[in-house]
This record gives sequence, C-alpha cells and structure tokens, in this order.
Amino acid sequence: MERPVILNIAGVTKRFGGLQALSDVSVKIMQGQIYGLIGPNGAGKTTFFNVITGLYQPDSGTFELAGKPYSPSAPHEVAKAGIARTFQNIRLFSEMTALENVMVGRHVRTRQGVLGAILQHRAAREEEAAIRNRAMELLDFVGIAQFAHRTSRHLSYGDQRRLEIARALATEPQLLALDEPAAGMNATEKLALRELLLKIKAEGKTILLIEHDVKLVMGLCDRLTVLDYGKPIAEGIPAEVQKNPAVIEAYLGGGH
Ligand SMILES: Nc1ncnc2c1ncn2[C@@H]1O[C@H](COP(=O)(O)OP(=O)(O)OP(=O)(O)O)[C@@H](O)[C@H]1O
Repeated sequence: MERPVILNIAGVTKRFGGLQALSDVSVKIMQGQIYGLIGPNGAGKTTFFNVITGLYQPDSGTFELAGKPYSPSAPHEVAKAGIARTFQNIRLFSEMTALENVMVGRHVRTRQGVLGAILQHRAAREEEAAIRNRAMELLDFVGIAQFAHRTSRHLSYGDQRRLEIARALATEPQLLALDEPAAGMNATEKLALRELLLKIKAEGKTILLIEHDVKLVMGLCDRLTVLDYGKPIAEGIPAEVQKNPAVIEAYLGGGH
C-alpha cells in the first residue's frame, strides 16, 4: 500500500528584486521518508526552507501538510500546523540548560502554553512535570541526557546540533525540516548524526534535509530533489540522481 503524503508543495516561486530565487519548485514527501534537497551554493535551498516554514512570503505555490492545506504565512502557524525546523546556524537559547531548551519546544503542543507555566496553577504544574519528563526522554533519545542540566552554550558543537533536533521533536512534528545539520561537524559527529536520523526515521517520522555533504545525503535519503539557480533539475532516488548529467554538470561545471 502506498504511504500517505506528508508534505505536498507545488509550484513555489520566489523573487528577490531582479533575482528569481525559486522557479516552480514542487516537492512531495511520503510518510517515513528522509527526503533530501541539494544543490550548489546559492541554488535556493534555504530560500525554499524559509518559504515553506513561513519566514519568507512566496510569490506563488500551494502548501499541504498531511492532506490539509496550510498557510506558510508565519513561523508559529507553521509550527502549529506540524513542521519543526532547525537552522543552518544553531539557534538555541544559549543561557538556558539543554533541558529548558527542549521544554520550550514542547510548549508549542501544550494547553497551558508559556503563560500558564509561568502562572503555575496546579494544572500547569502537573503539565509542567509531564513536559519535563518528555523533554528528558527526548534528550535521552538524541543521546545527550547526561547533559540535561548543562547550559547549552557549554555543549560541544555536535551535541548542540542534537539538542536542536530534540527541541524540534518536542513539538511532535509531522515533518522535521533540517537545514544543513552536518555543517561544521567532524567525521565522527557526522556518523553519529547519520545514526540519529536513521533512528528518527525508524520511529516513523518524516524528514526533509538540506545538506551540502552529498555523500551523506546519497547514503541516507530515500529520494531527493536537486536545485540549480532556483530550478529543480532532477528528482528521484539517489542512485538515479547521481547519474543524471544535469546534476553532474551543476556540481562539476564552472557555473558556480
Ligand atoms: N533575503 C534575501 N534577499 C535577497 N536575495 C536573497 C535573499 N535570500 C537569498 N537570496 C538570494 O537567493 C539565492 C538563493 O539563496 P539561498 O540562500 O536560498 O541558496 P542556498 O542553496 O541555500 O545556498 P547555500 O548552499 O550557499 O546556503 C542567492 O542568489 C541569494 O543571494
């Protein structure tokens, strides 16, 4: 049986002044897939992420998450709809502990919200305990439970990336969107990241991955789209995409 479509985005265009950053980009991701988005520098990958997560307004496009239209008009709306993302440059609350960072992510999904948590009504206190427990579970899941009470800026680079993923998972997303999670990682950290992403996939979660490390993407993704100058030039399984002459030209040609 065909798996349900989680993300179905069609016909996205985005222009910055005279620059056509995205031209008619469409992506369809099935539940449980790791889907890659690659392309040379300036191809439009981050712009596409920013459009689907509500940071940039698209000029056109249709947006569906788990069969329902969603409006990518503001990041908090997108988070509520069920897309959680991480950023190319780590964006943690650097003075908070690892645990607190994950608890903040969890509040997107709870009844009391941040205000309730501050007011500390009884119901809020109970909810807070549940949030704390779940946050600890997530830290354990990504492999950094031992650092729960460490200030996040004191974590190693690789562990900060894991923490970002734990915080994103805390929102119980339908789709986890990762913007260059391996950027700046050494070989050992990359290997550990690969294991973590496979573990997340094994839980039935769906991942959209922008990544510069082509080897990592090819070994990890079920399918991928290649962008070049804002246009999709190939889509398919890694074995096909890496043989595609347009893809080879985009990466090896002198244009970039
Ligand atoms: N806010 C903006 N205003 C104007 N131009 C922008 C803006 N954001 C991106 N661009 C331009 O859009 C194009 C696509 O950039 P984008 O950052 O999406 O590419 P990318 O594929 O993510 O690149 P990289 O791999 O280097 O991160 C580039 O030419 C970039 O200069």
